[in-house]
Amino acid sequence: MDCCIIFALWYFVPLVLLIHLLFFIFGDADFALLWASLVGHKPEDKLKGLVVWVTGASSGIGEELAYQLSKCGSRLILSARREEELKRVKRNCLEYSNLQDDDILVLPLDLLERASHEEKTKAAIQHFGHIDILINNGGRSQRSLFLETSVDVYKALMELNFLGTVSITKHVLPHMIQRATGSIVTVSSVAGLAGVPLGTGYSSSKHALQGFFNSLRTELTSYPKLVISTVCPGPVQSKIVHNAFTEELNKPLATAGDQEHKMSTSRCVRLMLVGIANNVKEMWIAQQPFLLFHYVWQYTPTFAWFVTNILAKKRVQNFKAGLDADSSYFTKPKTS
Ligand SMILES: NC(=O)c1ccc[n+]([C@@H]2O[C@H](COP(=O)([O-])OP(=O)(O)OC[C@H]3O[C@@H](n4cnc5c(N)ncnc54)[C@H](O)[C@@H]3O)[C@@H](O)[C@H]2O)c1
Repeated sequence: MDCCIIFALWYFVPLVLLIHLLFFIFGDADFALLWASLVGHKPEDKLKGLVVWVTGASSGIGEELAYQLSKCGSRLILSARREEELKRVKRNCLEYSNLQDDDILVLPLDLLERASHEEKTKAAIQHFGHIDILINNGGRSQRSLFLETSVDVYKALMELNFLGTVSITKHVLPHMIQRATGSIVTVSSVAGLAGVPLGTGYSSSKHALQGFFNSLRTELTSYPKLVISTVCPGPVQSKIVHNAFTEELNKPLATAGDQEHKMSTSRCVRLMLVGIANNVKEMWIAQQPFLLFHYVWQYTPTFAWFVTNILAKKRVQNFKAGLDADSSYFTKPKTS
């Protein structure tokens, strides 16, 4: 017996610590999500045949969600503002999966037009009979310093990222409550966990989403099969920087910069689907140093300011040099 305890102490405990350390240093997701990706349910097994509504499905993460979900055999409702883009995504889904035309509903929707959300929800339910998973993905980012930014931009960010999402959720949730089952997954951001320079309004809207969904989850404890999840990605390849708000409402960003250094969209979405298949409540998905930084932020917020200042200074420097703000944090910015 004593031998077993000594064996456990000498070999098992250090091994567990080593695994944690490796996850910590090399992982691109939080412990729960990485663990689920190693030993949990496979999205292909859990999501097959489910009806999934994806907002913001015309580009970036939403578009990739459509492709990977269709390969898993999920039936899809694709929403964003541009119908033609959604039709293109649908064609690609049909080409690369076994889904039939009727398995994918193109449902154009503007998150800002809240008066239309009830009718859109009814249309989705009418087509498939029910909705299993809502993925609140549509949204826009921001690249501008607070002192230079109009308050209208803050209003627009809250209207789109926060109220647009709350509104769709408000219409879908009663349907899921009636069935006592379903998942509402919301794409927040690491900017919803910690502060981020050049994104005071964006970060506020994502913090608002975190607060909203963490609170909503506590109101739904009598529905154990109703899952509320938030996803917090770090920088991921997409059109997010091209589409970001700047100092003024309709002013486009001068240069979006190279996005190559960011996490691939496919890796981010794969991890999201693993999280959804395993009911992970909060998913952190980011390359280093972002992931480590957010652990530090959660465990020792005061110490985190030391790291925050280094990253923040670099982000503003990159922005002022005309680069994408998230260009390398460890080299000098080059403008030429
Ligand atoms: N890419 C990243 O680095 C990153 C990091 C963290 C979080 N996110 C979040 O991921 C989500 C998807 O962003 P992305 O990176 O794929 O960017 P993206 O710009 O490529 O896609 C955004 C999607 O939202 C849609 N959208 C924008 N305004 C809309 C409106 N008024 N009504 C309906 N749809 C609208 C766009 O049409 C598009 O389909 C966003 O919520 C974003 O905040 C992205």
